[in-house]
Amino acid sequence: TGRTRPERLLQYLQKNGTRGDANNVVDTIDRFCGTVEWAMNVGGEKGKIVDKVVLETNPGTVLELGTYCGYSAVRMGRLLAPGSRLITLEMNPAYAKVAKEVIAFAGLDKQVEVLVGSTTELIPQLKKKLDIDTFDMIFLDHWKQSYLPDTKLLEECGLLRKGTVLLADNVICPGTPDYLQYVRSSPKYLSQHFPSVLEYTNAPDGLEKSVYLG
Ligand SMILES: O=C(NC/C=C/[C@H]1OC[C@H](O)[C@@H]1O)c1cc([N+](=O)[O-])cc(O)c1O
Ligand SMILES: [Mg+2]
Repeated sequence: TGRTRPERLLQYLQKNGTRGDANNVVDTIDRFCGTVEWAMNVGGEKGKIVDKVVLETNPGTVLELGTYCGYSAVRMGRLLAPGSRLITLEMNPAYAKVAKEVIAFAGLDKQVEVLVGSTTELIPQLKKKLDIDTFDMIFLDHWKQSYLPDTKLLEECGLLRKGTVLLADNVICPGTPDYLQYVRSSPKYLSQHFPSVLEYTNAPDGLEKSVYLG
């Protein structure tokens, strides 16, 4: 009966999920998207690669661009060490509202903070707003044509440090050709591709991990 897909996803979670159990929230959303209704979460297969990168990086500060329903914020937030923070930016207020409820349902509202607004407007405000100097990890999953300009904006705002890990979703499908070309050719990055599949399908997709060299 939810009017929008995010609302239907949240209702399914509230009905079928286990409050306070972040692993169960991830699995319940994946079951909804695999059996009821497709949604643009990073999903289970690519999600396992995200898990591996988060565990290897062990980031104290994470910035996510494009929250949607909060699936990847929960997926990453559940793996962070106590005291770590994940900030996620979402320009669509209706999505942000659902995401905040999904994150609270998972019991991660202390570690994860959702900011509503455009990345262009919010990124230059983060240092002031959050008392954060630089991010240890960035997860890019918003408008595909925004990956490159927002990466340059992050550089310009001094939010990256030597070793910051940028992990980008959908570099194959829908595709982010200009971003890929940049991180793979720029001397400022060391890039690695992780082939996978588009969430809940067997269409080719992949993640790109790019380490900022300063
Ligand atoms: O457009 C995609 N993501 C863009 C998300 C945009 C979000 O950020 C801004 C907007 O408010 C929305 O919440 C996307 C699209 C597909 N797809 O298969 O079409 C698959 C994915 O994993 C995706 O992240
Ligand atoms: Mg995506």
